[in-house]
Amino acid sequence: MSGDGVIVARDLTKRFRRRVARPSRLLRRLGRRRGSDDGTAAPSEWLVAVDSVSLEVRPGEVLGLLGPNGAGKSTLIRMLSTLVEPSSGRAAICGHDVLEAPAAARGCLGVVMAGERHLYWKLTGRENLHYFATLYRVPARAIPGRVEAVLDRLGLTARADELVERYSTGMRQRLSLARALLHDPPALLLDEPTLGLDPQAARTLRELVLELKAEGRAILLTTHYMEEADFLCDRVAIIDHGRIVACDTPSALKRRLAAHRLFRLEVAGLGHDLERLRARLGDLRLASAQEDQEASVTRLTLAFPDGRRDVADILDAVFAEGLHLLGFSVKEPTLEDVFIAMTGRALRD
Ligand SMILES: Nc1ncnc2c1ncn2[C@@H]1O[C@H](COP(=O)(O)OP(=O)(O)OP(=O)(O)O)[C@@H](O)[C@H]1O
Repeated sequence: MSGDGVIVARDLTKRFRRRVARPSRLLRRLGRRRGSDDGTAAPSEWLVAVDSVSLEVRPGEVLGLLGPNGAGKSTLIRMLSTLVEPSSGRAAICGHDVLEAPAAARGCLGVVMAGERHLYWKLTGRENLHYFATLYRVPARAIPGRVEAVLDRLGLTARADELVERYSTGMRQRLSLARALLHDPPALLLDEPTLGLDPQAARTLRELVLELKAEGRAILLTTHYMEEADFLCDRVAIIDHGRIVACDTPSALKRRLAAHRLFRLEVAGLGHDLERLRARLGDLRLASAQEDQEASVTRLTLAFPDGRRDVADILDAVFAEGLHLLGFSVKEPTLEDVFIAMTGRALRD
């Protein structure tokens, strides 16, 4: 496969055969009588979990897969990490085809899967890492040094001799990442890396992902946290029903929705003549007006239909009406807005 991607997928597709509920005995008997079913075959249908996905992650790049539950993110990660065989299409890690050279592909790859952390809870953190380093064929002489280096990097040295069952969720997640880094891979696949972590642990992990990116690793991560995608990712691929519906930088995705910018104004006093203000604003849409009796202020929300009008247009209209401006803010569209516009539904539906 061509291109300078460390992680590459071309038209990658995965179909699962899914059992459907068996019809009742009565329906089966009716079917037999009509000759349409011999009553023995277990009914099934195909579910396309990943549908012709093509992507490329370059060195030093973080690509985020953003999508709701069941969108196909984990299946895609599993195919790239050689755990699930694709139904069609190709994928390669550092040029090694996942079907033709799975061991070489795995050798270039560190993987952290969601939920299942693949750690031994009855072993200590250090013992886990020694075990996995052997499994990943790190040369025996290099193992102690590599284990100490990743423990140190992930801030686990002080607790390295405690059983993993006593670790917090955040520590287990860090140990999973330490394990993924043992063989110093140029590519990382991180499935929901901050799922279930408290805000502090999530922040530490995100900073670490940025460090790994700065070292030139190619990182593909899945998330359904918009803020995480925005903060971490150079590009975001929005995935829905197994298909990538948009892939671009977070800011370019948001620029597509410039018309979703909202302007919030706070003006002194109550009972303004909103119809006059509306007329003066012209094609600026007065989306809402709320009066706060207690504070004696009116809060106005405005939207630009074309997304291009200047902030000065609003201020001119406000001052021309003789309104006393107390506050002003702009709400840019979020990735959530982009997701809704692309898929017609909210991410957390
Ligand atoms: N082994 C399997 N057999 C049958 N169907 C499967 C299998 N694995 C996944 N699926 C189905 O494929 C679809 C995509 O699932 P997948 O786990 O990849 O989605 P996801 O985006 O990772 O969602 P989540 O965030 O909930 O993990 C779902 O409808 C799921 O039920």
